Amino acid sequence: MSHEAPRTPLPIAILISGRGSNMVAFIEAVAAGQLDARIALVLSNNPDAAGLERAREAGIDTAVINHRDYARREDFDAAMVARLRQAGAELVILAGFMRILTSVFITAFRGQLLNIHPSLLPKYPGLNTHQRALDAGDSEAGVTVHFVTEELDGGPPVLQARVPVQPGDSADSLAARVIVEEHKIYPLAARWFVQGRLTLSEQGAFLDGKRLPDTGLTYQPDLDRAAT
Ligand SMILES: Nc1nc2c(c(=O)[nH]1)N[C@@H](CN(C=O)c1ccc(C(=O)N[C@@H](CCC(=O)O)C(=O)O)cc1)CN2
Ligand SMILES: NCC(=O)N[C@@H]1O[C@H](COP(=O)([O-])[O-])[C@@H](O)[C@H]1O
Repeated sequence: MSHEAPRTPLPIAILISGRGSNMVAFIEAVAAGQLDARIALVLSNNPDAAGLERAREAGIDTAVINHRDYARREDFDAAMVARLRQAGAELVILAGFMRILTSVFITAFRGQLLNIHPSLLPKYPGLNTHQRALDAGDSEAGVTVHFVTEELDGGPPVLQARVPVQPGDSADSLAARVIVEEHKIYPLAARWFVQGRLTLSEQGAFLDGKRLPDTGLTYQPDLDRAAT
């Protein structure tokens, strides 16, 4: 008879600013038993974020902290940190969260803070990434999951997925292809963190004690089995 104590799912918080499809991918991964976590809170800076209603429909606690209510970014960040501490979040997932965070937030959650960015970093940090890739004539685009640091979209990459740019692509058609890959790689990277296998140090991002490549691992369908 096993006397192992039942594992307590890691409490995580998801920050959104919009529709929340990556948040839904996390809800589905938890429900499918693919992510041993509990979504303790969905937090948005945007009271009109469509993802808030999707979270509520799933029975998940939600909160809105509107950045427009704060004169200073640091005060906005401190309010979010306090709410996340109240929720007991041990991993913070930025999922289409559209505010640049200050060191107030980064310091509070360093090494426990991931983001998904719709480009093959280090290419195209910032906004409007797919149009920039198209304007540059790139043959492929993609998405990166990375640890979050003070440097905007400059934190150590964990995992990337690549998609081909097709003739006639618009930013919207490219985004529609990339988002499918986002929903695969973000819960997978979070799974590695929840398993205690993914860590951040001053030397970079590590998986199973091995330093990840500067652009992270490249997603392949069998990657999870290969990496486990
Ligand atoms: N310190 C950091 N903060 C954030 C990071 C990060 O890596 N370090 N990642 C971003 C997510 N992101 C891209 O992946 C991103 C989000 C927002 C912006 C931005 O320019 N925001 C503007 C407002 C834009 C708007 O409201 O539409 C701003 O904050 O003034 C750039 C990149 C999350 N934060
Ligand atoms: N700079 C951050 C950024 O642009 N993130 C991007 O916002 C979208 C959010 O979609 P979602 O709300 O459906 O998850 C995603 O494509 C994500 O990569």
